[in-house]
Amino acid sequence: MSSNLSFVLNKPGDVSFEERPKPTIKTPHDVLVAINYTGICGSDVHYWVHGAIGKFVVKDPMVLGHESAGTIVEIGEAVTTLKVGDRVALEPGYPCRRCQNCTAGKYNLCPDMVFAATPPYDGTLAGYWVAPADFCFKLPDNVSQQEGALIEPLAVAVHIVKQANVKPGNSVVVMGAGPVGLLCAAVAKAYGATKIVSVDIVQSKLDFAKDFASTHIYTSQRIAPEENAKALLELAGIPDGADVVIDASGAEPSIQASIHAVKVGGHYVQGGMGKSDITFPIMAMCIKEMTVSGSFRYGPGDYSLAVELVASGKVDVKKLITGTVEFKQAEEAFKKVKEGEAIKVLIAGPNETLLSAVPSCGRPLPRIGMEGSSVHTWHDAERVPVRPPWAPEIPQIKIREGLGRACGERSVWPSLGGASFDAVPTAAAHGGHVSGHHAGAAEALALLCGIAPEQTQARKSALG
Ligand SMILES: NC(=O)c1ccc[n+]([C@@H]2O[C@H](COP(=O)([O-])OP(=O)(O)OC[C@H]3O[C@@H](n4cnc5c(N)ncnc54)[C@H](O)[C@@H]3O)[C@@H](O)[C@H]2O)c1
Ligand SMILES: OC[C@H](O)C(O)[C@@H](O)CO
Repeated sequence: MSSNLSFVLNKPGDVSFEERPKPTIKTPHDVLVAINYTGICGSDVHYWVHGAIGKFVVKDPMVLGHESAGTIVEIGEAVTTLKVGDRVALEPGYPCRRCQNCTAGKYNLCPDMVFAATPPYDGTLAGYWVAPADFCFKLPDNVSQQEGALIEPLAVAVHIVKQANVKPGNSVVVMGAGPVGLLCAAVAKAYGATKIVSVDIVQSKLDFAKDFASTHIYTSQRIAPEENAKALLELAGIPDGADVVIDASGAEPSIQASIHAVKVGGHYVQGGMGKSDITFPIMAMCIKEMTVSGSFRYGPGDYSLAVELVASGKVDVKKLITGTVEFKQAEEAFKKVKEGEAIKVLIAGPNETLLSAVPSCGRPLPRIGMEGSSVHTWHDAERVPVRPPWAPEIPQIKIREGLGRACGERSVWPSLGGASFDAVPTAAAHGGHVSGHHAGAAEALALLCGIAPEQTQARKSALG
């Protein structure tokens, strides 16, 4: 039986798990999605700790979460673009589509926006979610559901970088190396920026940024903002200023340094959200005739571009995933994020079972089968066309050249397990089966379990 267990914020610091009624499709254009993975965003943590962000106050119990990917389990009768079994990233805010902002192509600024986990609206940390089909973005075969959950913050970064009008060869300074800042750096790189400077006050975040997308890192000092700006520009070899500066910290000193770091005629984008009112260096802004833009969530084309950036390998969002926890560990995961111990933590489920839980899940283990370049989950004797919601997912694995004769270099998606293909022998050890459904498939699977080519045949039969 599938569950609509939901992670509910009752009041600041007080959360509970609640079995809520399974939602139903409301219009012929809606789809019902089984939630597979949800990332924890700073705003979820903020609601959990403070119960409010600006004018949005949690007055009634609210389901948290808005960074989700899932599997379509039902479609409305007018839906033609998606089918049951499609894996999708969920855009979590639904505008009215009729107001001036919506019709002007700025639906993210719709005053009647219904946004997940922004009070009074429930979020996606539940078993199921109903969404308009055009706000569900199909994940290509080489993009996992875990990566799918990162499409939301990536879309935030895409929107910010579009606002900044980044061009090939530009220098870009990004203040803040949290998930949004890191993703802004990666998107700026994809847009052709050649110098990308990440700035933060936490050295470990900067070390990560340097390995991720940034060409330079600068640790902000407790000195005047002009001095920080000068030092970071000198470090990056752009003493006249950066073409683009993005704030993804929301911190007042960082915003002030940002304005001093923009070159004459350059562009500044405010992505970070902190105090509503701060002291802002208007003189520097005037005399450099810079363009200053705000950026809020994401709009037309941002989600599709985010999916494309991941699918094409231009932004490797997997690197940001610190770990994945079971649904029942959601509160512990929130604590980890609050304490700054993680970049991005994903919550599985609640209809998702991680590898560690497989032996005790009480259900028969699925078989894994491969056809063509895709992998399907089989359950008992019946082929299930999609991974059932309770079967966990494995990240993408490339079959090395020559391993899977029929599969060649193509990517495959194993459908059982947790973090790696270790799931295959684990499944076998617990009575699961692995079988190839065309030449090369079983060999490829066996070899991916770490079995030498000459032992493949024997091991293949041992696996069933
Ligand atoms: N505009 C939008 O639509 C939108 C959407 C999502 C998030 N946000 C905002 O973007 C910001 C970043 O989000 P996140 O999830 O990465 O948050 P985060 O808290 O993980 O990252 C913020 C980073 O800024 C750093 N920082 C703090 N003070 C600094 C300073 N003085 N100089 C340089 N760096 C400093 C922190 O150490 C941290 O690494 C937040 O303010 C968030 O509210 C905006
Ligand atoms: O990424 C989107 C942001 O986190 C949301 O706008 C948040 O502020 C919701 O309340």
